[in-house]
Order: sequence, then structure tokens, then C-alpha cells
Amino acid sequence: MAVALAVTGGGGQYNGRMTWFVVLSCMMAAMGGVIFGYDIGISDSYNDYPCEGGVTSMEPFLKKFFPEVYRKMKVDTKISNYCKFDSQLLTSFTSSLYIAGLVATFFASSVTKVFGRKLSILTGGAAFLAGSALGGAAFNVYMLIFGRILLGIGVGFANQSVPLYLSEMAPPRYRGAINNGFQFSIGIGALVANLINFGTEKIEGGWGWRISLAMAGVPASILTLGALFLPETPSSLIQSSSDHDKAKQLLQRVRGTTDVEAELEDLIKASSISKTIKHPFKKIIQRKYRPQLVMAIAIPFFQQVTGINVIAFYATLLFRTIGIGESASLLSSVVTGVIGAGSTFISMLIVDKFGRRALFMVGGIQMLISQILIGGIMATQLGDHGTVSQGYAYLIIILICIYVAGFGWSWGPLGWLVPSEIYQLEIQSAGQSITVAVSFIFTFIVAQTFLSMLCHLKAGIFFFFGGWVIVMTAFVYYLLPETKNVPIEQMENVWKEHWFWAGIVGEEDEKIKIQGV
Ligand SMILES: OC[C@H]1O[C@](O)(CO)[C@@H](O)[C@@H]1O
Repeated sequence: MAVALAVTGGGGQYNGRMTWFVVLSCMMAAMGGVIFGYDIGISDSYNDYPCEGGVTSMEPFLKKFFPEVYRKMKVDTKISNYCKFDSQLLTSFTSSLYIAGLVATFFASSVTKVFGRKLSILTGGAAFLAGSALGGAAFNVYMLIFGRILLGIGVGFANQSVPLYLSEMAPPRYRGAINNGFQFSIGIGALVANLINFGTEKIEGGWGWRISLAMAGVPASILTLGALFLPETPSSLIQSSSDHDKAKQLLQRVRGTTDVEAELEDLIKASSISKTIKHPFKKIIQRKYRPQLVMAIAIPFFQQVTGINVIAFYATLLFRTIGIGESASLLSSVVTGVIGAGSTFISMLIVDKFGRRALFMVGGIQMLISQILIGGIMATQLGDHGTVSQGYAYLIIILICIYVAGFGWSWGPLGWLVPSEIYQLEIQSAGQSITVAVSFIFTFIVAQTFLSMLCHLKAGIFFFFGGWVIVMTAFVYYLLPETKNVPIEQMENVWKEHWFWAGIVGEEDEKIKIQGV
């Protein structure tokens, strides 16, 4: 007889195994990650710095859409001077994606909550598709920017709904593995974009950038089609309809067992609370939800101030130093991309066994040590020309790889996983929108400020981000409870049992009890 460890309603684990149903729907949903990564990689290797790789470094592209930048680039050929890329129009091109994404993700919150995860994923896919078509066909800069706005709407919707979809679809004990697949897909998307750019840059006639932009249509189509055929998640189905029989059938199919009572009961309970909540954004600022709100903001913020994008950018300069020259940007994105995706893959395999906290700790310490060493070497070895010797460049590249692996199994994937699994149903959709918005804001701020930071702080920039890594590692150590294997519907309890959060959410419980008497 099968061992049924499930405890009915309110405690312990649910039944269910990893079914093909789950695997397939998650593969489809992961296309949302591929497109996000592809967007990051295609406009530029490192979040849109118009200097290395990416369409914004292709001369024909700049000549056509940003002639002023192109002229400056031709006049001043000193490679180290990145200021020449400074252009209002180019900045609007870059930022349009993030700003559109920021706004869209709040709309996505209502769509996801009221109409379900599928519709948000579908909207994201369709916006991507339209955006890639416009970008590929653009004949002026406005069309280009409009296309990028549509891509932004796409990421706003997809990043809001896909992580939730993945976490709800997954059986709790595989949730980490499945959700980490999102960051893995981001990594694959970025890598593929870099490879495609490398090829299209060489196309005679200077129209290769059109292929780069239009190819985003491939994962976008898979996502759109997938969303049409994907099943809704059981909790979303229960939230949006009162047909519990249908939800039960779906749950049975998804979990691959007929014994789903415990989970169904918890889902129905969670959804009836959620249905009484009309304004989730007002709700989430209540003291009762303080830990979730803090995590919704802190986690994506920390993910960006690890400094990952700056380090990845810096890797290219080092590949130049060791004499790779022209292909430096490609090689560096392939090396960091493969290591990043590889380590995220490892994290998929171990996150549900060792837990989130252990990975955060190991990754954090690993990133910190490599950052300190890189900063130290840079501070002591930087020559007159602002470069290090070849030998040290090799050493720094190795340290960068160690850093990237650290990010790849900790803050990279967990920055998406943890927020997607900690919210109660009534605040889940709002919480995830806040996470996406904070992520976009800081990705953008770091991208926009780091060149001048690099210029002023020099080696100090590694200590700056290293300092943040210390803060976030301590934050996780003291304030983030372990969430592995805990069903989402029972996640509330982890705060009630936490040394610090218990005082905050517990007090609220007391008040409710007193009022209730
Ligand atoms: O999760 C998103 C983050 O992960 C990266 O793709 C690196 O793997 C970053 O470029 C991005 O900011």
C-alpha cells in the first residue's frame, strides 16, 4: 500500500508526485523566463550597456536609430571611454522596457487574481510577439521604442504570473526545483541571444539586428500557444470559480493521485479568505503581512545589489585584457552564461533537499570572498592605463566565475523562488507585482548608474556590492525562515514560529482574538 503521509487540512504534506502534466506545463511556462533573458541579452549582453555585444553595439543599428551616438563613437575611439554612449534617446530606448514592465506588472496583478494565471501568461506572450514583430520591422526609432514598450508589457505580465504559476503547479516538495527553472530559463535565453547576436552582427548589409530582434518571436510563440493549452493552476481555478468538483479533478490529474483531499481542503480555505479581500494592495501593508511585504521588497532589491550585472559587464573588459579582442564580449557571455545556467541547474537539483537558507548562505559567502579578492587585486594591481596585467586578468576571470556560480545557485533563482512561495492567496498577486516592480527598478538603477560608479569608485565598486552581500546574507540568516517543502497554504505558520516575525504577526493574532471575544 502506498504510504500516505498526508495530514488532512492544515498540517504536513500533501499527496502527489511529479507528473508529466506538471513537467510539460512548467516547460511551457518557463518560456516566459527565456524571453526575459533573451530581452536582456539581445539589446545588450549586460542589461543594455550600449558597448558590448547586443544590437546597441552594432554599427548599422546605431547609425540608423541613434546617429548622434554613432558619430560620437567614431570621433572618439578610446575603448575605455563609455561616456560617449551617453544619449537621451538611447536611454529612453533602454528604459522603455523597464518602465512599461513596471506599470504592466500592476495590471497583471488584477488579471492574475481575477481571471487566472493563464490569461496573464497569454497577455505576456501576445505582447512579446507583437513587440518582437515591431522591433524586427522597425523603420524609425519610435517604432523601435514602441516595440520595446510592448516587450516591457510582456515581461511585466510574464514575470508576475510565471513564477506564481510554477510555484502553484509544483508539488510542494519539488517546488524549489521547478521554480528555479525560471532563472535557468532566463540564463538560457540570455545565452542564446548572445550567440544569435554574434552571428547576425556578421551579416552583410547591416540588417542582422532585425533577425536578433525578431527572433524573440520564437519563444514568444511557444509561450502564447502554451498559455492557450496550459491548464490553470488548481488554486487559481478555485479562486475564480466555485466549481470545486472541477478543481478536484484538475488537482487529481496534476498530482497524479485521487487522494487530494488535504490539499483541496487547504486550497478552498485559502480561496475563501482571498475572496473576501477586495483591495489586496491595501491589505498587504497591514501589519499582519509585514514579513511578506518586507520580503517582497528586500529580496528583489538584494538580488540586484549583489552586483551580478556589473560583474558580468566587467568580465568582458578582462577578456579583452587577456587578448581575446573582438570576440571578448561573446566569449565572456558564453563563459559567464554557461557557468550561471549550470550552477542554477545544480540549484534546481538540491534546493528542495538542502533548503533555501543553506543555498543563500553558501552562495553569499562565495560571492563575498570572490568580490573582496577581485577588489583587492584591482586596488593593488591596476596599472596606469586602468587595466591589470594578463596574469592577474586570468586570476580575476577565475574569481568572476566563482562569483557567478555563487549567484547562480543562490540569489539568481532564489530571488524569484522565495517571493513566489511566501504569500497567502489573498495577497499573492499583489505581492508578486511588488517584487517584479522592485526588481525592474533596481535592475534599471544599477544599469544606469554603474558606469559612473565604476569611474569614481574604481576597485571600490566590488567592495560596495560586497558590502551589500554581507547585509543580505545577514538578513537571510536572521530574518528569512526556511520555506522548503512547506505547502503555500500553510506558509503563514513559518512566520508565526520565527523568533522575530512571531512578535509582529503574533501580536496581530492576539488583537484579532481579543476583538473576537
Ligand atoms: O534574475 C534576473 C537576473 O539574473 C541575470 O539574468 C543573471 O543571470 C541578471 O542579468 C538579471 O538581473
